Amino acid sequence: MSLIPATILTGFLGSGKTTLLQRLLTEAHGQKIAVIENEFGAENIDAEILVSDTTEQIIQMSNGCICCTIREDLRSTLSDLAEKKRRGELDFERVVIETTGLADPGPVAQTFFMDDEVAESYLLDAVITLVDAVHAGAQLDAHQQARRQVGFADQIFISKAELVSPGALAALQHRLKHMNPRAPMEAVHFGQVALSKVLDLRGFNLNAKLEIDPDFLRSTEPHEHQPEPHDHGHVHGPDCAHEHGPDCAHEHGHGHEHGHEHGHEHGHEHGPGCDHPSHRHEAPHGHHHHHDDDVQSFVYRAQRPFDPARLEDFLGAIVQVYGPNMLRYKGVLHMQGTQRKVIFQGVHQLMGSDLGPEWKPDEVRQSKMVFIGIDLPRDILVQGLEQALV
Ligand SMILES: Nc1nc2c(ncn2[C@@H]2O[C@H](COP(=O)(O)OP(=O)(O)OP(=O)(O)O)[C@@H](O)[C@H]2O)c(=O)[nH]1
Repeated sequence: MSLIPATILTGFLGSGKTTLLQRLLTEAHGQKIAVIENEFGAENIDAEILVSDTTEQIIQMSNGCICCTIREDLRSTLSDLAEKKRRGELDFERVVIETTGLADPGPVAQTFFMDDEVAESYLLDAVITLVDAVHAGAQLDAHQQARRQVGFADQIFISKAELVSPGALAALQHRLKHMNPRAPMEAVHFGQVALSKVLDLRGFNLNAKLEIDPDFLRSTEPHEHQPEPHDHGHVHGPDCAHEHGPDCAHEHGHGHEHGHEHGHEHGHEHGPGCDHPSHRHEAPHGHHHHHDDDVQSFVYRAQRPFDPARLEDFLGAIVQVYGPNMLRYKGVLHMQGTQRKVIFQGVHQLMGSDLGPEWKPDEVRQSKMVFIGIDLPRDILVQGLEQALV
């Protein structure tokens, strides 16, 4: 059986991954694509948005530590899929993996080479990175993951280019070219791009990967970390193949909800599929803080509908004050005055909403919102949202 091509879709929070994917799925007539979603936060809002208007196979992965658990989730998801395809239980021709905006694509890509079962069934076609023209400058300055996403790209698409001046766009392109000279770059408007530029790129060149990440194919041996200046102080599980390089910026604890406000220990909930006993900090206060240690998320839920005007007033005001810290927020809202779901999302001060599908008769109408940001004023947000309910 021939290898199943797989595409990794990455890009920082809000860079337009879902938009591109949605576009791709509606355009890929006659192609059967299995989509693997790995969403930040406990609520799979993206999956909800995608499922609503496509019949593609969507697989949701539970959240987990980006550096360890994800790969195990991904490994088992990929081998399950391949097995079902072999047995004729599932029919698909290719796989697209949408990573969370905070993920380092390295470990995701590694899975295709480090696991024999996966390597025998799949061919990693390309890593595609979305870059948000409006926010990329600040994101690249502040977040090593954003830089690594650019570094790993086989193809870069720049979204929201129409919102910046030609000069600013040229400066961004110049910067990206320096970071990753080999990836072709193109501005795409709301994900509008020819299928041939996204699929079957055969762009994943392992040698190039090794250049930007010398640890890319390091040991699969069980190992413990020796304390180093940059070390997190945790022990990896026996099947964790990830070795932290000297400039490692792997954030433990971003792929899941924090159990508390400050990250001196993980306090996170492992997904049901997580079998990593290894997420222990041996020296809870000893680990190094990286730039985005302060990135947190929380989920807000309500059953009472929102009053549209009050919600708009509140959100409009809050993004004026806290917008710079609000990396990403999105949700599916139960709004007074419509039988349809309202899909709401934003990045910093840019915010928008769309009407989604109708609520099904047997569906519990409730609003779910995820906020991801830096030192978010959770109490103020919750209080304001409560007051915007009918
Ligand atoms: N103006 C403009 N907005 C865009 C463009 N592409 C995407 N967007 C908007 O940007 C927002 C974020 O897009 P998504 O596709 O949800 O981004 P994402 O990368 O999937 O976000 P996360 O999954 O949260 O990381 C949405 O409101 C999109 O409509 C574009 O080319 N121009």
